[in-house]
Amino acid sequence: MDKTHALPSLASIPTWRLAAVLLLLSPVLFALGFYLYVTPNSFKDSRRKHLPPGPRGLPFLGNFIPLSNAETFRFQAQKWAKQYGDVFYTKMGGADYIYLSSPTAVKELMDKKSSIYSSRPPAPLASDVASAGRRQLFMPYGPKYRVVRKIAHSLLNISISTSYQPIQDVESKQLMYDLLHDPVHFYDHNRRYSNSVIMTVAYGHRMADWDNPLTKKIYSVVNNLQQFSAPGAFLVDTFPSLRHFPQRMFGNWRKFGEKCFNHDSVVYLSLWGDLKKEVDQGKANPCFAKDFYLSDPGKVGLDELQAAYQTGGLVEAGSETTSAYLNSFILNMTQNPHVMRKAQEEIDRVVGHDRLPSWEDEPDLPYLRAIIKELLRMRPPNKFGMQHYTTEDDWYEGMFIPKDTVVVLNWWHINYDPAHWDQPEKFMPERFLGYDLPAASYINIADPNERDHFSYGAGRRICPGVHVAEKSLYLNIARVLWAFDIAKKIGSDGKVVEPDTSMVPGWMTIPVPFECDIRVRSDKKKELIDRIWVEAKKELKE
Ligand code: HEM
Repeated sequence: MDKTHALPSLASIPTWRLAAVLLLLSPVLFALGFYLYVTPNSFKDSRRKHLPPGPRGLPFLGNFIPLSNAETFRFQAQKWAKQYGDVFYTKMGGADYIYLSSPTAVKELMDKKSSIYSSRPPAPLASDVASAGRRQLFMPYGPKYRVVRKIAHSLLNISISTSYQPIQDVESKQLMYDLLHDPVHFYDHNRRYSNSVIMTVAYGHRMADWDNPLTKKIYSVVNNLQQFSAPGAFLVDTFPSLRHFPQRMFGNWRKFGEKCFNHDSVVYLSLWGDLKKEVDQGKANPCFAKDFYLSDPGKVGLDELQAAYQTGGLVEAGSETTSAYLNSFILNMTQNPHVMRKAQEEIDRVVGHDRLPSWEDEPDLPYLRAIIKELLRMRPPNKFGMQHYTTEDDWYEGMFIPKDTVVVLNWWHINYDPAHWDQPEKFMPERFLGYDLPAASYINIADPNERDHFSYGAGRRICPGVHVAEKSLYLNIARVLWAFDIAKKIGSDGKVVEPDTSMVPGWMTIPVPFECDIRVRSDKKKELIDRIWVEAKKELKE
């Protein structure tokens, strides 16, 4: 058959019909052109043929779908690490994502080459609009970041952190009292404790009451953060180039970000403004914000908004993280009574029954220390792994790691690697017996395979609050175990009520509120907790 007669020649198609087809195809052609223009590929850069191995994604979306599901991502990250190895590559939209899934890879890249692995990915919503570029957590690496990092370090380094111990001690005494008299609301008592410690350190004001409107405001800021920072929650942070298109095509992200910023900045600016007034009137308590204000943040190039976010940002970074672990601890005790008994035996032997556990007891409580490490191993603080961002091209074991890659610390694999941890799904503090150093010391350990866990991050972005956090976890967990028995609740029908083990939707691994039974272990301990709190209150002059 003569094929020339089978297909009409282009010239024979009427122009109006061609125009109609082109019009119909134009959005697709435009999207394709745009994608090829913004997306790096191996035609443009042949080194990309040496990217690490990884799963094939969908056109345009890459691996967006599995990577943005907060509730299943961790299983996917574990599966891919097993399939593709220590360093694997995925694509989220047009962006390169490389996952570091072994302690060695993290050490070699995030720690040893921290000068090029310490930025954060662009985030038009989370960083630019909702935080006006002022949140340290999202700030790209550069001169401004180095200034704010130095300030956070000066407030939270090990020797200054030790000076906060009296604050943690008194807040912990209130926590014991609250748990004794109102055990049902343990979840919020833990949140009050965590918030009050950081509020006292940062602004010089304790939060004696969970219903304090200021505490609520700060937690509403944290709630906003939880919503806009989850990968995939808003497409624009996955495909930053979408910021140039009308926002209504992408969930009105800008409007949402502005709403968060208008809310959060008012909270932080009013806290900062009140503090400044107190200092000017000679009424401010000793605290970080007072010293910071007197040092004149403008001298190091920080504006009012940055100063307000610097102080407020510490409160948000330190509040819900700490309380999430205190509540995870309670949850784990309901499920592992044998662990609770073993820890109580240790505490009773070392501390006795006539006084609360103190700071000095810590070196003699290895099983308790192991419980804290196991809590952090099992629940790293977010559901996706920690994102850093490269500022230069690099090579690792023959694999190309381009500049502008999101490099993820895959703690869901490292902390759960069955080659390293026996039965990783089980809560087994015993695995950490012999790990005698605090978490902060393991961060810098020479052999990365000897590190306890990776839940405080890595490299230059490592959590600056690690000393404060570890002290809070130690003191409260020791005291709760000394004072109380924790068990599953028995319902009015006599049946056991299984606690809800799921996590709050969003970015972080916060347990949802759950029910349990918390009872004081003896009348003697009850009297002691009451007496100690009365004495502490006298000192606080409340
Ligand atoms: C158990 C509680 C805590 C955990 C598990 C935790 C964990 C983390 C992690 C994983 C990071 C990111 C590290 C990285 O990018 O590699 C981080 C950053 C940060 N944390 Fe913590 N944190 C906790 C408590 C605190 C506390 C109590 C404070 C302050 C008082 C704090 C302040 C910060 C700040 C300011 C950052 C931002 C660091 C930066 O990007 O430069 N954290 N934290």
